[in-house]
Amino acid sequence: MTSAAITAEGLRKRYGDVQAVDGVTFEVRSGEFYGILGPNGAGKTTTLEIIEGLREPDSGTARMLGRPSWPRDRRLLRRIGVQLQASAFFEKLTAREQIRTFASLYGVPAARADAMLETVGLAEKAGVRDDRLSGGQQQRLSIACALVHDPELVFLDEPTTGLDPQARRNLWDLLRAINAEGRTVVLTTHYMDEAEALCDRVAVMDHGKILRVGPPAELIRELGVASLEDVFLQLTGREYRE
Ligand SMILES: Nc1ncnc2c1ncn2[C@@H]1O[C@H](COP(=O)(O)OP(=O)(O)OP(=O)(O)O)[C@@H](O)[C@H]1O
Repeated sequence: MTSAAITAEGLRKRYGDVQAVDGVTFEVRSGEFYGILGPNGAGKTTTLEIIEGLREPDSGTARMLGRPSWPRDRRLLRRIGVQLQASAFFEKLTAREQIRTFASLYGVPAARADAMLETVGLAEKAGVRDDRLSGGQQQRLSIACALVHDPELVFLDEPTTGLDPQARRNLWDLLRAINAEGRTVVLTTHYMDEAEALCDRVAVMDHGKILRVGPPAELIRELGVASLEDVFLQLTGREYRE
């Protein structure tokens, strides 16, 4: 039996009048590549923040790697990687300084940080300041920073938004490699082709609820449509576009 990397049961979170998360239950298996899809405001980020232990739910429980997400558990932090947006970088550091700073927070040797830069194809840019890297290079740096302490479970929030097609493909290869090493990957994305190409299973969310979960090919077959884009349209009644 495969163990669960994440379990979420009956999660609810309200901000004022907005019921952002409205009874979310799902499980991510260990080693799985799992996608959370939904239009803007569907509740994806709030759900992930609850699971990551960054936000307390109003009700329900979340567990990562067999331990409760809340209250925040320092032992879990070492075992998970959360990709931060490039805007969360320390200011005016080179790529190498940036990742070495993250590494030192975890007591990881600088050599391992440099090796991570190599893994994401940024060795040549090690001496370049982060604000002078291209969008794709910044995304790869943020993923490298999330992986530097060798986490078992990795959260990526729209990792390829704003990248050109070639940079997206390169990043897909990197994400596949991360998963092939045995890491569990949880991804939110605005691109249906990306979810179809990468995810073992996807959960489609809207209005704070999960509407459907399954492997992309199975959802496409079940609903009798041509693509995941059509699945999304049929379930949410909306185009998956900003
Ligand atoms: N800190 C907050 N305070 C008040 N309302 C919030 C807060 N965070 C999110 N919301 C609201 O909760 C709802 C769900 O937001 P959330 O960011 O979880 O959705 P999302 O699916 O991640 O959207 P996106 O794709 O745009 O990132 C939205 O209506 C949003 O405006």
